[in-house]
Amino acid sequence: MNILVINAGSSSLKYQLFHIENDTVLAKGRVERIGMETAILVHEPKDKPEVHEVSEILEHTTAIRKVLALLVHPEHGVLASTAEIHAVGHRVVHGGESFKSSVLVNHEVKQEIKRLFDLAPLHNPAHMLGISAVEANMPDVPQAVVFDTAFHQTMPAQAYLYPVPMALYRKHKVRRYGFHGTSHNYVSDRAAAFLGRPLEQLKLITCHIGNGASCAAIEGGKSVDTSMGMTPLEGLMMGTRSGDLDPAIVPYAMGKEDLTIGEISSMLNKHSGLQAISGLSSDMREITEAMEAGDKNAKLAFEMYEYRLRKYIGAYAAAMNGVDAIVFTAGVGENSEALRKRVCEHLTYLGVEFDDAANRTGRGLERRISTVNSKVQVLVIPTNEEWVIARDTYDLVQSTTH
Ligand SMILES: Nc1ncnc2c1ncn2[C@@H]1O[C@H](COP(=O)(O)OP(=O)(O)O)[C@@H](O)[C@H]1O
Ligand SMILES: CC(=O)OP(=O)(O)O
Ligand SMILES: [Mg+2]
Repeated sequence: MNILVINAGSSSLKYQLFHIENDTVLAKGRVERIGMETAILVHEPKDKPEVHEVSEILEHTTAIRKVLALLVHPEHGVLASTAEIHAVGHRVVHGGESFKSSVLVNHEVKQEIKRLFDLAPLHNPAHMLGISAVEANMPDVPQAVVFDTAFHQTMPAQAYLYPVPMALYRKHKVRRYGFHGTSHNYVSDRAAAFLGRPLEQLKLITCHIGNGASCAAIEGGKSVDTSMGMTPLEGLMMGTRSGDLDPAIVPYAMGKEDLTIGEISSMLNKHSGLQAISGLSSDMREITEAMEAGDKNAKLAFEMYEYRLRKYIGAYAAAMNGVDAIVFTAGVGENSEALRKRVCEHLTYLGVEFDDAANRTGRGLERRISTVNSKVQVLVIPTNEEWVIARDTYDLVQSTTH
């Protein structure tokens, strides 16, 4: 079975086409700057040269149409026709309390994703565009949705409730949901396999540090706490998101700077984090390079980012009364030697024995960056959200046809 996995963002669309039985990726790619005259499409078919295209792509339906055309292209394609795409799986960031696992798309599911627009304004509207674009181009193909929030639905009330009037929860579902669940779930499974220990017996802290970033406390394979909250804004400092701050700053800044709700929300989501402190970039690669070249603001941004991450690791060790392993994943977690080194050098109190040489080798592989005898093991596990989405989609489609 061939399954197309789509992660639709507001101005981007990433895709991977899996052949499930052979466990292979037939093609993958991304469309960036959707909505502009100079949208960029990068298509990487298996065993064939990459395709780069710059053209006008004004909305997601066109982006999907272009992707489908490339997948069946005589020269760059990997399929004879789109009829060979048997199902499509989508990443959906917010599933609220309604979705505890992945589901096939139907009218009710789409209505519920739309009801959640308010809670994930950067993400859910884009996912709906992706789902509608597939419907428009391939009306008969089954679609599944895999939620970032689903894995965290095991959190106990002490972790998911905020200490505010309960009416906000009862009436408006104000609570912690948590995100990146597909990734936290996947890397915790892989960590148990790597350590050769049953997941049920492990206390893990997984750090998904990408453009968006979150930590999770995972006990016996279940999420018991996570740093993102009602929306993907809470918790760690991120590329452009502030993460935790005193909530009183919001009305204070709105008053002083005469900001609307939309403007303050945009400030905290799109103009904060690494970008705001460095005044340079939201990209950890650029921050690290500038810091090494002596840029003081980049150094401060890096130090704040690391300090806030380290505090969450301490909090989750306390939350679980111990930790067996800490896992780094996603763009920054998998690639930033400097960040991992600085975090681990401040975890000696937990019994972490950092292996500096191991930290500098094995990029792209699952690996240990603590010593083998370290009381708390530290691992780097490349995440693979797309693979999990493809598997879930496969299982759902199989269950309806058998
Ligand atoms: N070699 C590297 N060193 C440091 N950071 C890196 C490196 N490669 C990628 N990154 C960081 O990874 C981030 C993207 O992570 P990713 O998980 O792909 O994010 P997302 O899926 O949220 O778009 C980039 O913003 C960049 O800062
Ligand atoms: C939920 C979230 O923050 O996702 P991303 O990291 O893809 O922005
Ligand atoms: Mg990501």
